[in-house]
Amino acid sequence: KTLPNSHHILSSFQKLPLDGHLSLETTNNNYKNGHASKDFGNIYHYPPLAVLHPKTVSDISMTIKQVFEMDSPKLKVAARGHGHSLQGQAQAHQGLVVNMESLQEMGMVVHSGYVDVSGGELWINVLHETLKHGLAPKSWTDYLHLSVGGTLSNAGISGQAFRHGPQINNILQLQVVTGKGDVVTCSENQNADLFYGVLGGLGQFGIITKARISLEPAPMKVKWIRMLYSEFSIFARDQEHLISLEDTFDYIEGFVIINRTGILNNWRSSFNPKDPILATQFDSDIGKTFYCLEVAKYFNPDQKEAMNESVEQVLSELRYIPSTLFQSEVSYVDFLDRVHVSEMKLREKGLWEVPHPWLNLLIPRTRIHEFAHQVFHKILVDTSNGPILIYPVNQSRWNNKTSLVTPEEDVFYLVALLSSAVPYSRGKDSLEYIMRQHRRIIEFCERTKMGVNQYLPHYTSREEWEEHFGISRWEVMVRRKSQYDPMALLAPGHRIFQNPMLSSTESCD
Ligand SMILES: Cc1cc2nc3c(=O)[nH]c(=O)nc-3n(C[C@H](O)[C@H](O)[C@H](O)COP(=O)(O)OP(=O)(O)OC[C@H]3O[C@@H](n4cnc5c(N)ncnc54)[C@H](O)[C@@H]3O)c2cc1C
Ligand SMILES: Cc1ccn(-c2ncnc3[nH]cnc23)c1
Repeated sequence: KTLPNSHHILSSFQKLPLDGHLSLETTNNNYKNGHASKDFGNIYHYPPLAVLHPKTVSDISMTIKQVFEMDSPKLKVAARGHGHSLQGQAQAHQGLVVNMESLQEMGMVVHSGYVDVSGGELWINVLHETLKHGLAPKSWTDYLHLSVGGTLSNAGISGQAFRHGPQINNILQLQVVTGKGDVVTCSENQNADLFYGVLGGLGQFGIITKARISLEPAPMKVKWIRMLYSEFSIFARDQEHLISLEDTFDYIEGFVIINRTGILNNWRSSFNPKDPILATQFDSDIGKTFYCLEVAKYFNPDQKEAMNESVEQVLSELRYIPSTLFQSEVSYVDFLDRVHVSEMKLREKGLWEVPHPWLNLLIPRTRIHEFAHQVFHKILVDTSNGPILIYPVNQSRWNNKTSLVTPEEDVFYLVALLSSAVPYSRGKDSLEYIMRQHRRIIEFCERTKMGVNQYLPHYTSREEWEEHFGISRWEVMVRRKSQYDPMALLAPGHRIFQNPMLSSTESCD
């Protein structure tokens, strides 16, 4: 059911001298528009009234100015990058979705130390374009088919973050269209308050139309190593030791394997085992929990010998189960695009376009052992519905001026429960069962006052959002919202600010 007088609302847009175009969301959604009421989470589906396909930044600015000056009802506006949100964060129910992938006016311009890209550009395209110049961004996400604006609205965290911080720490400048339709260039030295607000700002203060991303020389090859631990305390000690070293690996992550039958068979197929005989000793350990340390070392062919020596040296200090050390050498692109391989396999089995109830938590170092014991040994019974990542990062590499909320401690862990639900199933793979387990984990963290923050946060009430940000950060969020998006038009899918902060008559500056 569309809004009353929706055609009247839309006709005012059709008069705008747009370079791009506006497509009306009709009741019989065609694929393109239906796209805008779906996301990767496949849990929330809010159809918009219309989708803007901007060709230029001025298309976005003109359209937001038109909405800003409208009498009620105010249309909400959601920028949509690649739509890989989990709980409807890029949707706008009966509002306007801005399809950022249409914004191609500027292309990509690679300089010696940075690249300028559109906010709607995908990281996989940034990688291929910068590699032509022997360069690449320093900080990634595990999966590259995500948009620059989408990951910068969250943080962009992966195994390079212990050294370089998240993606939001590697941005030199942004161009943003605010909730008033103003086009603003910002950086740490120019409109810094907007710059830091937008980074990790969940799309609340403006639409990122351009980003200047810091680059480093790109390696050609990656030595990709995995090893198993059966004791969490030894696993965590080694991970924290590695992130404390200056010269160590270039990527440090980890994941939990609970009660996976035939763990070594999968294990063996993906890596050529160093010692196949001993590797079989674990088949009898079905029902145990293993912790996999996953590291990678970048190198170029002429550095291979020195790289191997340095890797052997660092590995000799670690206390993994010797026979489970597996390593392989791949190209830099194949390493960075590794999750795309899982995507292709899951798509073949019809298991990609399924509900994804994900839970991502940032946990203080001093509480991680208590968390691991309760969650990996009591609440969760297996990891059959998706990977569980766990790895520590150094707070010192994270700029605390951004909108991202992190635990107070100098080292904190990302734990990512990346579950896929099997549609129409009733058992352990069902959406209900998985969400119940995630609620039990959240309740455990709250009950024990663990100081945990959600990453890619999802809340449904203002009180929960105030709790998430904490008093001082919440005051900054409210001030920024009233300054940059006073009619609360932007990114309604997060449900942080449900109604206008100021009446339309009050001054916004
Ligand atoms: C398979 C998979 C793997 C992932 N791996 C990681 C990972 O390793 N590390 C990590 O940190 N995250 C990871 N994520 C989460 C990912 O960072 C977020 O889901 C991100 O929002 C996806 O980007 P997107 O372009 O699809 O965003 P969308 O879903 O399109 O948008 C996300 C939010 O940002 C807003 N937004 C989008 N574009 C803009 C813009 N240009 N300006 C302002 N606001 C905008 C939207 O309104 C929405 O609120 C993963 C997600 C998936 C599906
Ligand atoms: C839905 C899915 C399938 C594989 N994955 C992932 N695998 C490994 N690391 C990841 N990081 C984020 N998603 C990941 C996510």
